[in-house]
Amino acid sequence: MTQVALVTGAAQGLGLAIASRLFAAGYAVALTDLSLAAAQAAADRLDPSGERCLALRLDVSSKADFEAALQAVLARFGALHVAVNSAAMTLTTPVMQISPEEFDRVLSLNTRSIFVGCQVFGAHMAAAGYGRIVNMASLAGQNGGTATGAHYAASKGAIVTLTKVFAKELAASGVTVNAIAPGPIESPAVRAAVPAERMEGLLANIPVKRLGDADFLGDLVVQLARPEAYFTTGATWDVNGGLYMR
Ligand SMILES: NC(=O)c1ccc[n+]([C@@H]2O[C@H](COP(=O)([O-])OP(=O)(O)OC[C@H]3O[C@@H](n4cnc5c(N)ncnc54)[C@H](O)[C@@H]3O)[C@@H](O)[C@H]2O)c1
Ligand SMILES: CC(C)C1=CC=C(C(=O)O)[C@@H](O)[C@H]1O
Repeated sequence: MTQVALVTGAAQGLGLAIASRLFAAGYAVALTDLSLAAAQAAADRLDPSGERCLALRLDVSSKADFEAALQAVLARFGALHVAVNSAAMTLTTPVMQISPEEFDRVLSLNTRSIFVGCQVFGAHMAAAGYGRIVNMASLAGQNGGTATGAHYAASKGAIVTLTKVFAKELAASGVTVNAIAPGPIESPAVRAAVPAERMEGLLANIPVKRLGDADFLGDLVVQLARPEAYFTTGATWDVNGGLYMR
């Protein structure tokens, strides 16, 4: 049976790279994003035949959208084995200038969405007796962030904790839950956040002196999604060029 994966925030950036590597590994993939048109364009590029890709609108701030997306995937592909919670917003407001409203907005989008995604997909996978969930955290959640805002860093730190909680809850049901904590990855978001004149300074600060590779993150997801990966759960996988060594 074809393995089936769903990725949130899959229209661009790391979510798209992850969806692409899952597709290359043979998965049927639901590419979901806030904009159906953007998700559809990405799905069309990946799989012009439309046989193994499905584009869906999934606003991760809506539990109803998660539930509807799950049902759409089951209707189309008959199963859901892998869910990747990648969508997030990255804000860089200095900590003393963040309003309570902006703080709530970032926590709600970045963290509550992971909580809801793990609940909705986790419940289905637990009932099916098998599943793999991967949550996108960040180096910022481990070291407090530098270029990114305090709300972003806090939202990503909470994802590491939520990943452990859901991993414990779902372990006996055959469902693993892991997180990936990237440092700066070659991506549109980093290029937008770091002007060319500041890139040299960023690279000088990274021990390996390079940005990370989004396709590698996709390949890491493919590995964590394998049935043989049953013994890693509740873990946070660091991919940060040595920026955070524990
Ligand atoms: N790029 C990096 O270097 C880096 C580093 C560490 C962690 N991350 C994490 O990786 C993930 C992807 O980052 P990226 O750099 O590709 O970001 P990005 O901004 O390029 O892509 C984010 C995607 O999420 C979508 N999205 C935004 N709000 C949404 C919503 N409410 N519902 C559904 N989709 C929504 C966007 O439309 C977009 O397609 C994020 O969780 C980010 O925090 C990225
Ligand atoms: C601002 C840029 C260098 C950057 C750093 C760290 C990230 C993270 O999530 O840890 C990125 O999202 C990214 O934009």
